[in-house]
Amino acid sequence: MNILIRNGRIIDPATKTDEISDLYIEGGKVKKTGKGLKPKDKTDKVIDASGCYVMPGLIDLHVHLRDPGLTYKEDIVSGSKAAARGGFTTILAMPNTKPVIDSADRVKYVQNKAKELSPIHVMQIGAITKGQAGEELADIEEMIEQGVPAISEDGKSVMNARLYKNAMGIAAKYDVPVFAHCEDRNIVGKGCVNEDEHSRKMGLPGISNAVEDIIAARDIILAKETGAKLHLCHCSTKESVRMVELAKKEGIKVTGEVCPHHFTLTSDDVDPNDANYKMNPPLRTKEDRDALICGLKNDIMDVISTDHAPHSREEKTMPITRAPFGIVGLETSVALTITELVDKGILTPMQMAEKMSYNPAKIIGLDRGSLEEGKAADVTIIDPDAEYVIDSMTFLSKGKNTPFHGRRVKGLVKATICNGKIAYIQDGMTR
Ligand SMILES: NC(=O)N[C@@H](CC(=O)O)C(=O)O
Ligand SMILES: [Zn+2]
Ligand SMILES: [Zn+2]
Repeated sequence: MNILIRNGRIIDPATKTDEISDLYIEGGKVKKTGKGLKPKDKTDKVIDASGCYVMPGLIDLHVHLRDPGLTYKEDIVSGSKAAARGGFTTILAMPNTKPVIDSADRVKYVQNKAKELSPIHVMQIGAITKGQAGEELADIEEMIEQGVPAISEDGKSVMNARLYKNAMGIAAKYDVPVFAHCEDRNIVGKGCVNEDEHSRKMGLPGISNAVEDIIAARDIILAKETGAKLHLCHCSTKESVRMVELAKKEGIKVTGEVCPHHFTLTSDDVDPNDANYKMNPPLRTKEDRDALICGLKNDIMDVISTDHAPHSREEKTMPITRAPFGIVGLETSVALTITELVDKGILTPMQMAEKMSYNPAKIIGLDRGSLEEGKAADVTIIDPDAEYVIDSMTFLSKGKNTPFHGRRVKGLVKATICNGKIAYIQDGMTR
């Protein structure tokens, strides 16, 4: 099946294209872009993309699919369908599953299941230590051979710097990036929200910026010593942004990631009776949020990822002190990015495509994130002007844990095309 996308605003960071044009997909590849293209065959699907962005398929570097072992929260099928609805054609799954993905066989399990059942590309990240216990290294080389795009201990930091440095050495040797969750276990305590005047007033244990900043600094120093590519996950503090800026100036191979909840909300918004405001790292102060936004605008921060972290209703209706950290993000990320950043003139649509597709592809050395002729046809069509209210009950994800339920937003994914096949489409979009 071939697809003609008509009259869309084609935004392609690879060629610096931003113009109204048509795009023809044939044999799973971008065959041609240009004005006035005609369908070649009666069986061609035609999508009218008038008023829509046509971007390279979005890539989410940070997703929790909970498969294997925690499939009451999410699984590869529900998670990949939610991702397709959110505009993503490639997602990277974190290894903090049950058991932890710390061997080639476990990587293979996800790869095979995804290949069979997912409408989009799913890439599995390998853990850094066995069982994420922080005591001995996982079979990193074997997992790299099996095709992991990155290694990560996400959910925690490898507190033993010697072990971590060894892992970085291996990562550097194979040119595979290390995705860092920065959290000093020794000072985080029982913290569940940002440490500030609100946490004190609410009597809730706080998480200070130092919890993140200390490990971010350590990791940057180790990246410098080992030559490893370091990607800082879910940056939430102003100091993290500053450190990424300084490290880049020094020529250290570091990239920074920001999640929509951290550029949308602050600790002012936290409802202490709703654990959907609890995630790791926590919602920080306005000063921190403004620094993240500024970092995205100035291209210090390279990536917008979701840190999609589904949990069950039972888990998230527990008191905020006991509920698990994390919120879902796959089906709200495009809308929050457009509403909070593009619509307010902070990011251009081109920067949005860079941070949600082109840069993520570059970081993992993936030949995607571009709409150039001849490339694999991973394409996302977004109506930036569609206004609606987020309803978590419509999510395809098993996780409904979001603080954005009921929020009015702009920006709706109309279609997601992966390898030239429709992975998701809104009703009434084709003829
Ligand atoms: N972000 C979260 O709050 N939770 C994540 C773990 C993580 O990303 O650190 C999870 O796995 O639930
Ligand atoms: Zn994390
Ligand atoms: Zn995570």
